[in-house]
Amino acid sequence: MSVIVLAGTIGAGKSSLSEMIANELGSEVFYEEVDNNEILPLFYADPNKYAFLLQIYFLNKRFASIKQALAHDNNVLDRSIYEDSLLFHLNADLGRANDTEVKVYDELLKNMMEELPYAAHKKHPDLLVHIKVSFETMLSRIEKRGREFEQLSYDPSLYDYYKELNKRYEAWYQNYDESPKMEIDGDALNFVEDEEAAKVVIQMVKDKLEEVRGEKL
Ligand SMILES: Nc1ncnc2c1ncn2[C@@H]1O[C@H](COP(=O)(O)OP(=O)(O)O)[C@@H](O)[C@H]1O
Ligand SMILES: Nc1nc2c(ncn2[C@H]2C[C@H](O)[C@@H](COP(=O)(O)O)O2)c(=O)[nH]1
Repeated sequence: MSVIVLAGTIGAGKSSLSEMIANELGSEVFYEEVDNNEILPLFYADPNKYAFLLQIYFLNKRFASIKQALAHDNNVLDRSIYEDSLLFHLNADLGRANDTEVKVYDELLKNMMEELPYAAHKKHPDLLVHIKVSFETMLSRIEKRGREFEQLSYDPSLYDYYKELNKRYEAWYQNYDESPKMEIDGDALNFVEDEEAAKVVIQMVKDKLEEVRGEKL
């Protein structure tokens, strides 16, 4: 079974583009657990206390989503498991997880990666689509979406957190080599509000999928 994963910083447009791709391919999106996530607001209120727990929560949910997504062709995951480590290590570097928590998490992730359902027949998704946005765009999209606990007005120190996260995504994408990948310019292509831009982006994704699969969709 084949699966497409979206990647990108907070507010990059992953959920929006996931939905568009799934609509086009007649498949289903497996969203990140956000609205029913009881740990996420706790994390934003007290990151030092909840960074590790949140990470375990996301890892568990993401693993379940991957298994479900693999039930049918062309399903879409709205964040990859490969980004979990990036987010956790940023938090650890900010002193929100201790060395033991980092060690336990890294070992658990490694173990779980070995058990990923992808591994049964191939070890990676068909395609990873990274949406790259500038820091300014990231901030404006987070504001536009309006989740209270993600706003700078809720916690001004989020400014530095978001800035560093956006910066680390650059290197993360360059080094990512688990599957075929492609990048969408989320600053230039307003695929949410501009129908023409949406068509362009969908075509880019379809072309890349055809290239990596060696067959017409
Ligand atoms: N390319 C885009 N152009 C304009 N608005 C966008 C674009 N991508 C996302 N948005 C808007 O930004 C906000 C965050 O998008 P979302 O898809 O939830 O991002 P993510 O899932 O990456 O966190 C939403 O309000 C969405 O409508
Ligand atoms: N500390 C972590 N936070 C995470 C992780 N995965 C998601 N998140 C947060 C970031 C956003 O506030 C929210 C949803 O993310 P979107 O990018 O979809 O808006 O959840 C993680 O692994 N660690």
